[in-house]
Amino acid sequence: SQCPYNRVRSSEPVLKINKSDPCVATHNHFVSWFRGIVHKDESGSLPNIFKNGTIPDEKKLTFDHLVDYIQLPESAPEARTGPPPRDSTKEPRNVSSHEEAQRVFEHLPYEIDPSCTANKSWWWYRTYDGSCNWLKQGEWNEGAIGTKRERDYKQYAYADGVSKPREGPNARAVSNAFFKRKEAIYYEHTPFLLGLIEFIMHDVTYSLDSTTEYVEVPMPEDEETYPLNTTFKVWRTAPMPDTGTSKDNPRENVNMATTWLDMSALYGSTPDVAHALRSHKGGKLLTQELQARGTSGKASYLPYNKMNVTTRTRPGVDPTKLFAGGDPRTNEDWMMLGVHTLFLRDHNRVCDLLATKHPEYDDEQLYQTARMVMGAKYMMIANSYQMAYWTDEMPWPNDDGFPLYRQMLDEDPIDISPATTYPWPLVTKGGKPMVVSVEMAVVYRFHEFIIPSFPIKDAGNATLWEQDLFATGFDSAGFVDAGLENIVRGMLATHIPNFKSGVDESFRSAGRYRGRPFDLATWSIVHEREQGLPTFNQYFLAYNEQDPAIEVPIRDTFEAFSSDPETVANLKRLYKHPDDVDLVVGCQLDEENFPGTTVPKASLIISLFSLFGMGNSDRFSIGYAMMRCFLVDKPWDCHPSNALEDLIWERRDVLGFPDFRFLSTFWLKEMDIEAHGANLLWRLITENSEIKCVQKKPLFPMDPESNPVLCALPKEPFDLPGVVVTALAGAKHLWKRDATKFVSSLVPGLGLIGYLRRRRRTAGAR
Ligand code: HEM
Repeated sequence: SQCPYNRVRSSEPVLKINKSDPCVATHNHFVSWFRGIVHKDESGSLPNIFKNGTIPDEKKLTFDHLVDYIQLPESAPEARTGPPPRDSTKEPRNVSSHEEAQRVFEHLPYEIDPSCTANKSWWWYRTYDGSCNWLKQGEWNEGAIGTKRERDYKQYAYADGVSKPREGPNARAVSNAFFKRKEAIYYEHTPFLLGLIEFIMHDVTYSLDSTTEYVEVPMPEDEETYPLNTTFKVWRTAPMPDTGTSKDNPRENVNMATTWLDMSALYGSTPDVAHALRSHKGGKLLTQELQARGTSGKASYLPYNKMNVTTRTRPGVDPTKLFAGGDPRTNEDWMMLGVHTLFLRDHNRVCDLLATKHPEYDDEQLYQTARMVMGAKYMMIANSYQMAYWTDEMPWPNDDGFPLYRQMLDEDPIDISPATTYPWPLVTKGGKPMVVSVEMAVVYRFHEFIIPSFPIKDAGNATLWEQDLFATGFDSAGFVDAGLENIVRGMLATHIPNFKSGVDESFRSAGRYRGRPFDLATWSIVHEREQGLPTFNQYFLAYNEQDPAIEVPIRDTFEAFSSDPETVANLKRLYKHPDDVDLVVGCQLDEENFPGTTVPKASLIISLFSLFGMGNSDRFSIGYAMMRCFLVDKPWDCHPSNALEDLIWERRDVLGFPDFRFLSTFWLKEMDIEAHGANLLWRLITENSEIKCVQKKPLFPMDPESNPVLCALPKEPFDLPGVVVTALAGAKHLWKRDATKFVSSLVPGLGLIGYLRRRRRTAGAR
């Protein structure tokens, strides 16, 4: 089968492979899409790259075929002021990091900050703390850890205009009225989405609790679960130092994660945490190798927190006995831990691939480049997450993740395509990149997805036990005992509630969570008010003033919030005026979906729409990397500006064009570019666990017709000639770089050859 990734259909999610039923052969969607873009480009800039100004309309074209259609100019472009070509026969002259940066960023419409160019690793790779992603002079700290969260429309609704929480009805009474789990629950996705989106949120936003200020919420009279003398103690969010001093300097909130989609939940948002999580060997992250129940061998799990990175815990659980991850909430539940562990394994797998392809890379290069490959894959995964909400009514081409933007913008929305260069003005706000806002960090709490329990399933798909989800909090030993595979199988075999289902009582009336009475919904309402967020009508008035294509009607009456008479009665009982209704409450009650999606309009605008903007504000986005040497440079004069571009724009030997580079088939396949990332989740699971049969779209429950189970076929037999070719390439490089190192590298190399010969002999004797 030509179906990507050597897989076949199975009727059952078990390891029974029916070889006679291969999945449907696919073609390279990226090449088809790109052909269309070239065809449509009236500026001539893309057509001029190809012979006859076009890419032939042949179904089976691959990335490698594209290179054959390139129309080379008559001679190589004149040498630029920057670094000379690497393969140049002349001795490379010493070029400073600053000079090189000036050259590769000369297309940026602003001056770049010298503090980012002093050291090449600060602009060539992602920094740990998220700084220097945005390079503009004086603004290099945008999106970094420890910076203030933006406000979508500069609204500060504090009671005193400075820092006092906005007034509102008792937050638990509001939770009881509007956030209780509904009788009719809407199901759509698998809990894999729950773990994934929770991981994504932890990646981009982390509100630190204040240690001195809190809001007390007494139980309302209609309380049915907690004793009436119970009080919730909600710690306010830590403010940005030196803010909240006057109306001109209102209280701001600090984000203690990098805002970028950079997997900081895996790698850490500070150099200290990041270094503590690294093995410093082969670019890999630290792991512990364990054999979980029902598996055939040892596999990687997150290390226990012996290195003492900041980790949230619950009373009685020693944080050094929990897993160490990039984010303090790493141990919050097993859903997220399942996804986190798969990413951990994938990072280390990518390091192995990189080491084979680039034997010249040292630990630092392997780690930083793998981090960027992972970031690229993860962005495409985040894309497929948002695409999991499109319906058949989505009016725009919907395989590239851009329909939301096309929906929102009036002018020629069809022209909005992933063929853009960095920075893309459409996703900047006030001339700056889009980052997590206070509104997003509160409204994007999709806690309705939480389920009370899920099955732990063995390799034969039998349920070992039903696992209470609440009980999985801060229990790493239990995670290991249950085993990643058995947990992930359970996550793929069941479903979660969708919007409008209410928050499960196990987390809304949680008894004691981390030692205290707790209600996830009350916490959101209090945070909205203590952070001085606008109410629902205030927010959407400001939003509608931007003249968006999709408006959100202002609710002039309580009836306008809901068609349910009981809900309206509750609104009237709790609020004095429709303008007072809290933002999260209005979003929760929204009955109209964003056109072409299954997400309520108000929530989507503040959540998914913003997430898209953030992803595309990121200098290291895969989209910009893919377009670098089509739109900024040309393939015959291609100068990457970061390690990701350097990897995917591979050097090719073209006489007279020493800077000729073209897209690397190997890395584009690794990133699943040919299918716009649609297979990455399936691969994340099958390539990093013993689970080999997974539904094609793991965010949706299995369906024999629309979402069949696909099984990975066993690996190809050992490719000895391939290994020898790669080893020779590596040896040639080492010899060129350092002859002494080359000789010392031969010693383990000879050992390897001896081992292989022994292996062949033993295999022959069997
Ligand atoms: C079992 C699953 C989950 C658990 C146990 C959980 C638990 C929590 C807790 C305890 C908080 C802190 C509340 C506070 O201090 O105000 C929180 C915050 C948050 N949660 Fe969840 N959550 C889960 C799933 C999700 C999902 C699926 C999303 C999806 C979008 C999400 C998004 C958020 C966001 C955005 C915040 C605020 C983060 C911040 O600003 O620091 N959570 N969650």
